[in-house]
Amino acid sequence: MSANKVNVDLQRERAKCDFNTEELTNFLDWGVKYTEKRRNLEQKVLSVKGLLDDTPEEYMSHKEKYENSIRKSVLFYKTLHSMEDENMSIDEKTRINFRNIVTSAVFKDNSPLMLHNSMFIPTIMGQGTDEQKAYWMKRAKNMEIIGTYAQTELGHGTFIRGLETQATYDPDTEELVLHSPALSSYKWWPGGLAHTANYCVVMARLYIKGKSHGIHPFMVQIRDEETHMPLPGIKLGEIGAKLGFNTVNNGFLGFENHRIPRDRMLMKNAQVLKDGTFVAGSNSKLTYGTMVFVRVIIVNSMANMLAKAVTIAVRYSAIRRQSQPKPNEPEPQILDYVTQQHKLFIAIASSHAFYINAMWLWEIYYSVTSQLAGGNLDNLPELHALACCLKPLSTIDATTMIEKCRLACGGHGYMLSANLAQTYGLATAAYTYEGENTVLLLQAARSLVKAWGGHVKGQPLKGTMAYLAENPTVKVWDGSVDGIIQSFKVVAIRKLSSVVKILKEYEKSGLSPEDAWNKASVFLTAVSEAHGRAVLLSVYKSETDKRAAALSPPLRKVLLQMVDLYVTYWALEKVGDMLLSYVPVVGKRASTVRRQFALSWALRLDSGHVSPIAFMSAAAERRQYASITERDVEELQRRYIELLAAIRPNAVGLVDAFDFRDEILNSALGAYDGRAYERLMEEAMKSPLNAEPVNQTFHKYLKPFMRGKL
Ligand SMILES: CCC/C=C/C(=O)SCCNC(=O)CCNC(=O)[C@H](O)C(C)(C)COP(=O)([O-])OP(=O)([O-])OC[C@H]1O[C@@H](n2cnc3c(N)ncnc32)[C@H](O)[C@@H]1OP(=O)([O-])[O-]
Ligand SMILES: Cc1cc2nc3c(=O)[nH]c(=O)nc-3n(C[C@H](O)[C@H](O)[C@H](O)COP(=O)(O)OP(=O)(O)OC[C@H]3O[C@@H](n4cnc5c(N)ncnc54)[C@H](O)[C@@H]3O)c2cc1C
Repeated sequence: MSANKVNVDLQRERAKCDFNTEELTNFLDWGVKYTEKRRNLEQKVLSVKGLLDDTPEEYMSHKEKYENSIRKSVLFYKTLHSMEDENMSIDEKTRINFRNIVTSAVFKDNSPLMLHNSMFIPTIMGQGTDEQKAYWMKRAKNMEIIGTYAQTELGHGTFIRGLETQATYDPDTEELVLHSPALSSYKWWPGGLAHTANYCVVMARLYIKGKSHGIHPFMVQIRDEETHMPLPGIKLGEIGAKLGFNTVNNGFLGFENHRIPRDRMLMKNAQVLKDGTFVAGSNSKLTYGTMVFVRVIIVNSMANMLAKAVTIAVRYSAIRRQSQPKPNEPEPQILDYVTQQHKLFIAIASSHAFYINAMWLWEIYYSVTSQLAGGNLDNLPELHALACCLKPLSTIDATTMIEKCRLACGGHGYMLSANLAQTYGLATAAYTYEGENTVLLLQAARSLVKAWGGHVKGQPLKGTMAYLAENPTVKVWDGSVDGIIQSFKVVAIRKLSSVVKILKEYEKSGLSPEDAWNKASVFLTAVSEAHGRAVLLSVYKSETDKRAAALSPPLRKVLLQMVDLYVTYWALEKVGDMLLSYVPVVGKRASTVRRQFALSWALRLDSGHVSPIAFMSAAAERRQYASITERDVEELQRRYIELLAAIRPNAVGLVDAFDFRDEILNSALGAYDGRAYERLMEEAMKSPLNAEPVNQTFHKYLKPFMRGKL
């Protein structure tokens, strides 16, 4: 890109940046080697003719969008396959793919083949015997067959044990009979299921001799390999238009006594022998393995989506000028408004935090799956609990912040050509899929409450839950990054011990454990959030510290500023929790004080109005009991504003370092050269309505209407 074509404001921003953006790119990619591999892959894919749309997807009909995305998917996957290195380990491949979002250049939405790679293949790998893997992987990897993962039904998504699709073993023919007994048992949602896949892994309830043996995965051919017609006994279709994912070809599937051979059950964990004997696996939850894998990957995917959105919003904010706060001076760049910095810089920091947490979580995942392969299941519950915390928190934050990025671009952010609305559509889907967020937070709470129960009985706490055994007594608030992270841990301990108490009280009052759980569930999700926040913050800080030592001083400084910003932002967001966490909870009097104190703060912060009595009494007691004061909060606020100011000169450099090519951003507002207005106009001219000066509806309707003849 020649420098003179770049918007002058962006040129100035880039000149101001005081660290090496390439060094940050390498840091985010986990090494120069991975930056090179990623760029190489992008270059190869983007040089394929016909992969990028001339007509924007939004002007196509539903059917055209699908057909176009299939055409592109074929070109896309052919290119990817030509680059595959068979000798690479899964770990290596995943690392390379962590920051590879070249698909965004090809599909503003997503590919109908995405489930083939993201869930079909991982399920064969995780649930198949060696023999099954050898057979199916060869076909799946070469894409001789195209598959998807069919679990959710019309009636049940969350409650897997409630799935109704039946797989009944017939020992006479050594076949399994798949059947959908009711409309609610129809599979509903799987990507690519409607018209794309010819095979799928179906999660169904196994019956042998009238007895249910739980939910298991079955490899089912759904379409003829030659004609692509649905096989007899198989009803297939598309579920219709959605908020996003409109090119993903999500489908429905029903069975009418459809027979498959016995060996189509994926039998790594549990087996059905020829005579109908059922052999259970070591843990029935191993069947849920693909979901754990995808939840882990989602954290990284949220980092990418957020990085994409904030790159668009920061570049646009650097070229957009609006208002005139000082007479006779030029209109400022909107990026100079501190409120704008407040909207955007946290998105950069959050993206860093998610990349770092995602890689950390991936390493745990990789290590636990190796242990599982050796029959050691000890660390599976911890991995499950972690994924159930970090998947929801990363999707909640990314969704909120992507929407903020869109709003930060004013009216132009609302244009589809900005590509922020579609990015939001993709991110918010992850709030629901792969385990609805509330449901996952409650799963994590289940693990936390269980761990607490063990701890109270003297059992040691392991891994990321080990800190729960620490004594949460008041420490003096020092406002340091480590001090704040520590207080987040104290918050989690307090919330956990409190909810356990509440659960006991509810049960004592006569509620069943299930009803007590439901009644306490708002607090339970708050416990998981508190634990998840403590993990996100401390991993972000400790991993950055660890890796920053090898970096140049300017980059190290910027990265630590981002950590500081992230920690300070969350301390302010959760200031009520911070106050609560620093008041001792011993004795009746103290808990009264704690309530008054929290109340007085809540009143001050939420409405600006303070009940004088509550506040005075709390203030008097505060000296005695609390370590965080009004002044500490003001300090935090000032520090936060100073951090925004310190980060401001590097803002464009920080988003440039995400290293997204223009094709990948796919946005009129976010391109490297900052020619947003020209691009908005170019994109507007692609509207089919602009192809003719007068639309036929004028003569047909408007004119007669205006002349009173209609
Ligand atoms: C690209 C987009 C594609 C999208 C695709 C999709 O969405 S695909 C569709 C995606 N769909 C979804 O994601 C559906 C979301 N729903 C679910 O995942 C499950 O139904 C559930 C986890 C909510 C409950 O399951 P349940 O009622 O069977 O279980 P329970 O609550 O009775 O707990 C029993 C014990 O099991 C433990 N345990 C549970 N899971 C795991 C695990 N994975 N690993 C290890 N352990 C696990 C749990 O901790 C507990 O342990 P404890 O305390 O006894 O020691
Ligand atoms: C874009 C997209 C793609 C998808 N792709 C696939 C796919 O490829 N394959 C596939 O099999 N599935 C897929 N799904 C389905 C997805 O996994 C489910 O929608 C998801 O697991 C949520 O389940 P549900 O729809 O049954 O929600 P529900 O469980 O009905 O949730 C509705 C509400 O009830 C609440 N709720 C439910 N249970 C509880 C509880 N125990 N405690 C408290 N609150 C509760 C939830 O919090 C939520 O607020 C996809 C979904 C989407 C949106």
